[in-house]
Amino acid sequence: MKGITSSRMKAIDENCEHLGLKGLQLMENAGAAIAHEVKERIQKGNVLIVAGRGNNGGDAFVAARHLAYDPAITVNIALIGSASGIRTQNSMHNFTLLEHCRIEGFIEITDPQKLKATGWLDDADMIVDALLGTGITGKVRETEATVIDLINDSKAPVVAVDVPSGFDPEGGEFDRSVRADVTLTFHRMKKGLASDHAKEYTSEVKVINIGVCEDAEIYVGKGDIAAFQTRRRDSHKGQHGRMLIIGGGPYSGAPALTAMAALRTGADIVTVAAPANVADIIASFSPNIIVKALSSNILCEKDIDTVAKLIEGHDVVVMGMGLGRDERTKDTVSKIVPLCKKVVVDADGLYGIALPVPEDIEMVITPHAREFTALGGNGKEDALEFSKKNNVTVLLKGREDHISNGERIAINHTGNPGMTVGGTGDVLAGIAGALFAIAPAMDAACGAAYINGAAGDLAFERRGHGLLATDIIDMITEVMK
Ligand SMILES: NC(=O)C1=CN([C@@H]2O[C@H](COP(=O)(O)OP(=O)(O)OC[C@H]3O[C@@H](n4cnc5c(N)ncnc54)[C@H](O)[C@@H]3O)[C@@H](O)[C@H]2O)[C@H](O)CC1
Ligand SMILES: [K+]
Repeated sequence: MKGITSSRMKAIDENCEHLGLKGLQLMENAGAAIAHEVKERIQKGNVLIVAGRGNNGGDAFVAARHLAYDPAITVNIALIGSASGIRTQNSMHNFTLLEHCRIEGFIEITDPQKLKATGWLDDADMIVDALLGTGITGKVRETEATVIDLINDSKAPVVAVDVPSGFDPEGGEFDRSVRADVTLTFHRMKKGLASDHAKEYTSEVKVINIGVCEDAEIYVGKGDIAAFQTRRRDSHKGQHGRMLIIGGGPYSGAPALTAMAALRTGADIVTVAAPANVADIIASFSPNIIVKALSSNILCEKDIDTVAKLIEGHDVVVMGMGLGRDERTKDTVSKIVPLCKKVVVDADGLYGIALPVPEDIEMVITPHAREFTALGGNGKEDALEFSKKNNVTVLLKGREDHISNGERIAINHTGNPGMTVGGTGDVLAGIAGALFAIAPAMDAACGAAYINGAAGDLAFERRGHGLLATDIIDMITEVMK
């Protein structure tokens, strides 16, 4: 079973919040499931809860409340650091409730030896490991590291909350982890827990339904762009994406719209490679765009070496807008695709690609219904199958956009009829390229559909059916705030 990433889980959580399903409700279900598992394994005895200061700990505070109510169970709680350092509202809420419960003992672990001195690790009939879950970043810091060793040295069976503490939920390198007897992971299998080296730490993994509503997963929401909204302070030039746009020829406006949309979405560098006859026109639209003139008045074979060199210096290629459908151009597009690592293909470019896409290329295509049919697609219901068969992420534009990478389908319902005006597809492709430079194809396609539509909705509020593609570009930063 393929697992999901922590950022995907975070997006689902945020989408739940926007739908009115509170994190506290999900935490209550998570904690109740932990308590149920403990009671299944030991009908009576001492339970030691080892909690961190994030929501992983919060889940365990809920479990403590449920378990403490059972006269056959004695609950001791060891919190890393101090209660005042509890990081999240939901966790603090559930911690505070413990004052009204029959909790046998509580210590704040500033020094791990204090935990050892309590004797709780030796007397425990069950340990609940709630130090770290999907919020872990980097190497396990001290205190947590020693506490993980103490848990592993104990004889007591261990229930891991969501992820064994210290284990990388993404499946990457980690320096130490709790060895659990069972791992209760919430809502969906996590990517890292599905890897074969996980078994040694997770033992049996149970995927626990915590009541997430389906729309939080199917519909693209604000949660799906959260990852794009925060920028690290220590960012440096180019870190947020270098994009090469290959467009223009019969048309000049389209690649310029794509370029401006990409810059507004946060791309650091945007270069447009355009046929000589429109290069200066495109450059005249904005000093923010770097323009490289190609050889003729349409994209053709002679341009391939120049384009190949440009591709080297960029993270993502966005190709198609304004190219026209001359046979020589279509042939050149098909020869450029194999030179790309990450490529978004839109509009006229779609008539030059060969499917399926080679395994070593990550491609996003952004067809509307007619273009999708021309590619062999069979309506929005076919998006999942089509993506899987052709190794491509499809953003199928429509009244509702259907997005799929062959593993899942997402539906975006931002946007409005005012967006049928020319150029909105060029804007969408620019947003998709900017996100694709820094995120996986599916996250980029979903985020782009949402941002483009939401920016279009803001533009509609101001301009009604008179909205222009440039109005949408002007609203992108508003949506991403
Ligand atoms: N829908 C769901 O899946 C739900 C999941 N829940 C639980 O929430 C956690 C994720 O919570 P979060 O607050 O994001 O992070 P954590 O509690 O996992 O960890 C943050 C905590 O740990 C400290 N920390 C981070 N990295 C390190 C490190 N390398 N060394 C030491 N300490 C570290 C950080 O400072 C914080 O204090 C998820 O796993 C689920 O258990 C929800 O409760 C229910 C819905
Ligand atoms: K844990």
